Amino acid sequence: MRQICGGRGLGATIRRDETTGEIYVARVIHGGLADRSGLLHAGDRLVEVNGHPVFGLEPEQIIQILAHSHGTVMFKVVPITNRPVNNQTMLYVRALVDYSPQQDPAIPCADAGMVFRRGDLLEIVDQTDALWWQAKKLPCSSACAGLIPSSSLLKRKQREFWWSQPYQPHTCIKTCKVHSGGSGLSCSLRCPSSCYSALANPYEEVVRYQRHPEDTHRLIALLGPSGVGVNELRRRLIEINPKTYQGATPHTTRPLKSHEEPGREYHFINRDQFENMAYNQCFIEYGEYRGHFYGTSVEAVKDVLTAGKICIIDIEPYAIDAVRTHELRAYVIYIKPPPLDQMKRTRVNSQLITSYYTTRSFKDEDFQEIEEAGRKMEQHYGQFFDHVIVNDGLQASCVQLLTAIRRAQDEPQWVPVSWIRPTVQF
Ligand SMILES: Nc1ncnc2c1ncn2[C@@H]1O[C@H](COP(=O)(O)OP(=O)(O)OP(=O)(O)O)[C@@H](O)[C@H]1O
Repeated sequence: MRQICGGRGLGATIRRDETTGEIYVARVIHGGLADRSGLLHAGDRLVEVNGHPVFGLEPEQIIQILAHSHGTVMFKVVPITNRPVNNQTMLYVRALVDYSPQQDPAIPCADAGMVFRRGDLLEIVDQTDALWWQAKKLPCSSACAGLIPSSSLLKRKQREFWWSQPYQPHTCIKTCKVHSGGSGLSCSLRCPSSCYSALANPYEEVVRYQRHPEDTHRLIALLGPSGVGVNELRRRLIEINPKTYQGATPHTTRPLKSHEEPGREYHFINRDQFENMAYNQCFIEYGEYRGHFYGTSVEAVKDVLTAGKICIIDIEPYAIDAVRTHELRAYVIYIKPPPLDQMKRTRVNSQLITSYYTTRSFKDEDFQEIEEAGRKMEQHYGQFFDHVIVNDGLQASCVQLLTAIRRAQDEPQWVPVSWIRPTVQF
């Protein structure tokens, strides 16, 4: 079967049955001209267009007839007898991949297709066709829907693409930072499962969620390229209002120092206990530094939340999966570097903390590294950012952060449906 379309103009696609030569309306685009007229329906058999019999014509010939029509276009159709009832419930999804109909030779009609980018919110208005859905982008800017590949079709495309790529041994050495009172430690970590998550699900089903005032606060997870100012912003926020904001106390296997108190700077545990916790997936992220383990546990975050405070942590991107859960419902804020020249201007008097606990002025290479790391982070994880703050001036960034956190707690947000109905399969 071949399909053609009247594109955005007509708002319908037609197909030719290759065995009989009959022409049928394949689909009517929601909100398009044909849909609004209420006169054409998917499955109707097309007999004439502007007096031209269409039986046996090539689809392209019908397009030509339409293209040369001016003013009113007359269709003679035999209506479908049993029109399917659209009793599908509304479906909202977050796109986890990019899609461009112009680059997809398989789409029945590129003009009727809809471009989307990772992170876009889509309202699926029609899933009658198992392969091609109709969707609108949120917030709805257009009354007319566009064609997008269904979840199963996109998965198939991803699998085909993946197999067509040359084999590359995949090692993911990530660095993480475990912060306590402003100190940063680097360590290497295991490979994140999220590497392949986009391959598994191109769309994430979402629902509108409004935190009930009596519910615990949402966890705020900050992330950004090393050196952009994630820790500085987190520290300042807690300093401004320690009664409202608090970090999660990390666990460590290193010995207690004389000025420290168990449970204040760290929860001090032995290696066996740490390994046991790691084995039981108690940590959001963890790693090793100079022979000792450090990690932030889910329980440490929950302790802050159940005490009625807003827990604010900084995470490495690989830990996004561990905080975007039914249990923690994290609001993920990406701290983005400003353009290079602006970054240089604002950091003239700032000190970079190196992995050896020394400080030094920023160099040109540091700014380039931050920019590059930020670009990669957005490219790989941008679809999971609930909010983005460009850390230009520190004061302005702090204000933006406070506003974003207030919104996360008080205003409705789109969240994964699994947070609300944990057993739902999509
Ligand atoms: N907007 C800004 N303007 C000027 N200086 C800033 C700004 N944001 C952060 N800084 C400074 O940049 C330095 C690095 O910031 P910070 O330690 O918070 O980075 P980070 O993102 O947490 O990196 P890392 O993860 O490597 O610790 C600090 O000295 C901080 O005061």
